[in-house]
Amino acid sequence: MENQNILIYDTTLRDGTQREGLSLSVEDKVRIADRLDRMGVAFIEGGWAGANPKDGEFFRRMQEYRLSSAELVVFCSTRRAGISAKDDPMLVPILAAETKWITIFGKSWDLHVIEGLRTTLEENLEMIRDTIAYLKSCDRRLIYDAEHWFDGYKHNPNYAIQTLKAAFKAGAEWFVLCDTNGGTMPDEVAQITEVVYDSLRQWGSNSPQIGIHTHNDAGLAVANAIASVQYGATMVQGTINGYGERCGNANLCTVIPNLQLKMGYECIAPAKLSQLTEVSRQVSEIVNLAPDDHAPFVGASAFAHKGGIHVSAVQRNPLTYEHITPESIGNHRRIVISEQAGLSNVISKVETFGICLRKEDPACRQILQKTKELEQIGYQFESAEASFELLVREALGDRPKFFTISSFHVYCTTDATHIDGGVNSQATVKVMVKDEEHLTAAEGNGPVAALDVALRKALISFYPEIANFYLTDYKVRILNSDSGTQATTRVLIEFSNGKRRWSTAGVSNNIIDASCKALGEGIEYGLLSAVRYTKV
Ligand SMILES: CC(=O)SCCNC(=O)CCNC(=O)[C@H](O)C(C)(C)COP(=O)(O)OP(=O)(O)OC[C@H]1O[C@@H](n2cnc3c(N)ncnc32)[C@H](O)[C@@H]1OP(=O)(O)O
Ligand SMILES: CC(=O)C(=O)O
Repeated sequence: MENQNILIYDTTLRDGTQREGLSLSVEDKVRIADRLDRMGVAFIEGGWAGANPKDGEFFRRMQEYRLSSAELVVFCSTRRAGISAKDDPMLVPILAAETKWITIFGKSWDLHVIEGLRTTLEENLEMIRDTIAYLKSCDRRLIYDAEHWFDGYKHNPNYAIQTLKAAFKAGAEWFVLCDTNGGTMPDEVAQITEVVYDSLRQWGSNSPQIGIHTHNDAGLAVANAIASVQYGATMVQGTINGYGERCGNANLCTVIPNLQLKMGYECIAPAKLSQLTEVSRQVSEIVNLAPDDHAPFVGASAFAHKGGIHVSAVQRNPLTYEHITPESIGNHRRIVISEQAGLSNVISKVETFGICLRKEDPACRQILQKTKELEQIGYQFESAEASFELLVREALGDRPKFFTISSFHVYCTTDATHIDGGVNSQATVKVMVKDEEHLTAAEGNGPVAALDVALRKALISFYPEIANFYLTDYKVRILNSDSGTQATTRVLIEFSNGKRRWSTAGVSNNIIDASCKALGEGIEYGLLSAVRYTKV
């Protein structure tokens, strides 16, 4: 297959922010633009200057902040009906953004012209022509986004083609076919892209510059972007993690590796492709949305092997259950431990703890059996890897006894003078540390908080490092809800020491007992890793 460059046009900062629940500060936008530039996308659409103060401010900030290789683009509609482009105040901030490139979207679908714009078909053609010609006369380069291109073409192909021709004649350089409503099928995208390619050739373009902008309302945004590329598009518009209006835009974290690794196109420099997973996660961090663990290519589970049969085969040859090497896009293989595991899972997983086991070792089978027994009563080790490591070390006789919780009591009291509306908790904990028994008591605004404080109080003088461990997540799952308040409960707790995170699980038919088990193991695991890292 011949190598061909596909230009990536990122619209995370514009269409991405049209996703419900996603909002970026100017600082966030600058950080994302900088990261995308370093990964090597060709265009970064920064927003619609003038539509809101933030986008105007972003373009002002970017005038002092030169990108290394990406072209920053400002986005806007065609001028309003009945006013010339040079007199339309909407275009003033667009020019003030001082970008070399401007993307103008115009109407391709007659229905939108008549019902949306409430103007005539001829005036819409004039709006496209006039806007592009005016901005070009101001020394700008133009990308034309043909909004509702595919729907427009299907309803009235003759008129849709006239809108594109108006943009072509006025001097636009790129013609971006938008599946704005996201309902077009890949075969239609392919066939209509081919029609556009032929039309542009007929109008005198030697190498038509077609872009594709797809939405995911039918779950086909990526497939449609790829279909268009196969029939002539050389620019793909999309967003990191597929953020965008309604169901989102074409996910560039899926489009790029498919085009580059499967189809032989070059979208970003091959040496930078391994930044993709990091970019996906950094952007999700900046936009403050949990990353999708099951996202193709870049998700944390994209190369996680759980079934024993899979793990056994992947150990022999990763090609058996992996479509690409995870490292090529900066991801990595993970082995998940659960009741679906076989001995191969155990061997692979304990390797990550620095432990070498063979299938023949009796401890290996013992660990597998114990895992399955505990999962049967409600544990789930795939989300509690620290508890699994403690189980492994127990089986190998290598689990240091930092402390033992001998007993605890938790009380909930109502106290009208208390700041949180009167409900307060107190806990007492009896702990054995270095052959001595210690009894401590503490208060908290909930029973788990009180227990946590009491436990730390008992341990802090022996292990001062626990002051750096803190809870980052606490999840409760009722496992047999038909048993009502007698139900078995699984508690998962995530801890952090600011450098790394670890998770533990506790299961019991008493939620406080389950929490105490998970808390105790979390502190124990933190101490174990502190010892290990100090040794290193
Ligand atoms: C497919 C897309 O994603 S396009 C991008 C969509 N993104 C956004 O809308 C986010 C930014 N938008 C905004 O901040 C505001 O909508 C603004 C500032 C652009 C306009 O705000 P308002 O002037 O209050 O208009 P409002 O949002 O109510 O209506 C849209 C107007 O744009 C007009 N319009 C829509 N598309 C076009 C077009 N391609 N060319 C010219 N005018 C258009 C509509 O006819 C309507 O005009 P009217 O107010 O004269 O009836
Ligand atoms: C331009 C654009 O965002 C769309 O048509 O979806």
